[in-house]
Amino acid sequence: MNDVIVDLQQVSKYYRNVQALHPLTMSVNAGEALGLFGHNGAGKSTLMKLILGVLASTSGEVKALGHCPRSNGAHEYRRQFGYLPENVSFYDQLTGREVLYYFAKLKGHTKVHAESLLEEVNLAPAANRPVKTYSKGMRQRLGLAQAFLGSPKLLILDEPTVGLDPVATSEFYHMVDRLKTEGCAVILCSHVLPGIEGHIDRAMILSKGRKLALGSLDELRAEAALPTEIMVSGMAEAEIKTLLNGQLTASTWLPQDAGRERFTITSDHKLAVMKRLLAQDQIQDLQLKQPSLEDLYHFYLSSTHSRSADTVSGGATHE
Ligand SMILES: Nc1ncnc2c1ncn2[C@@H]1O[C@H](COP(=O)(O)OP(=O)(O)OP(=O)(O)O)[C@@H](O)[C@H]1O
Repeated sequence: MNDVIVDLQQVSKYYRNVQALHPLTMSVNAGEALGLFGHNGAGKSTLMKLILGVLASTSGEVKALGHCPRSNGAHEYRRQFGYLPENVSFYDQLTGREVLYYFAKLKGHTKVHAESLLEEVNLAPAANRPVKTYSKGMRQRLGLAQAFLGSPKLLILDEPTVGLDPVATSEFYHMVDRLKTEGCAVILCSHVLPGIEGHIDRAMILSKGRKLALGSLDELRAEAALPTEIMVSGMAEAEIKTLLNGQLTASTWLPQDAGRERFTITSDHKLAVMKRLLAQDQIQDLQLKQPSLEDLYHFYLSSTHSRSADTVSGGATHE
């Protein structure tokens, strides 16, 4: 599936004299999840609101599901959007069930569908309680249920896992993965990076309204050329150094961990080093730790990188 669901061409946004978004070009395809990351004030919410049609761009063209989200009649296909705002709030006096029925009616969906979502987010037992009695995590789950209404074609989630316990978090990702397989395009904005890696296809990092990076994690790893950590059991440091003589350029030795030797290598040496080590009979265990999303985030947002990117019009992106 390669249908473009979100398409932005040179989109910028000013709030009076504040440039929240510098000209940005990006797209999200059906069945794809894009992780959207950046420090506070980077422009993430602005971008999401532009795609939803809540805000008008200052320049450039925004298309969602093939239409400008602010055009006449946009409300018809906006029914196919699911959105979870950062600070979800509801009519506190209503019960969870009443809230979800209300949103279901607004979007033209049945009560039966709303009931199944209450089950899916594990709110059915509390569905008759007023929302004001809900915990933070329960409110968040209700917010997710309203975002998931009607199997959306575009799902935009701002900090979806805030307040969720580990089980609810993994159930949430399960639902996102399922919607993706049904062709839904997902934009997932989060400050919580661990756990998200396995559920996004690409990541975009924004800083001060500029796109610093956009690509799959493998692409960003290759571009950032961050070192890979190798952990070896069964060989001593000196033996490894002798064996890998010439392949340990720019390697760093790290303190032993539970009897394992640890060192880093550059990604271009990764395969050769692994092959060499695996051919040794005395090797008992060999593990490889690739740069995580967090490592990449820190790399791209490191002052040197973001300062240099600030000088590049539209951000140093490699689409
Ligand atoms: N209504 C507004 N009026 C003026 N400036 C605004 C407005 N909304 C946002 N901004 C500014 O635009 C920039 C981007 O803000 P935005 O809310 O998009 O960032 P964000 O990445 O979502 O931040 P956070 O992670 O804190 O939610 C910031 O400098 C912010 O101060």
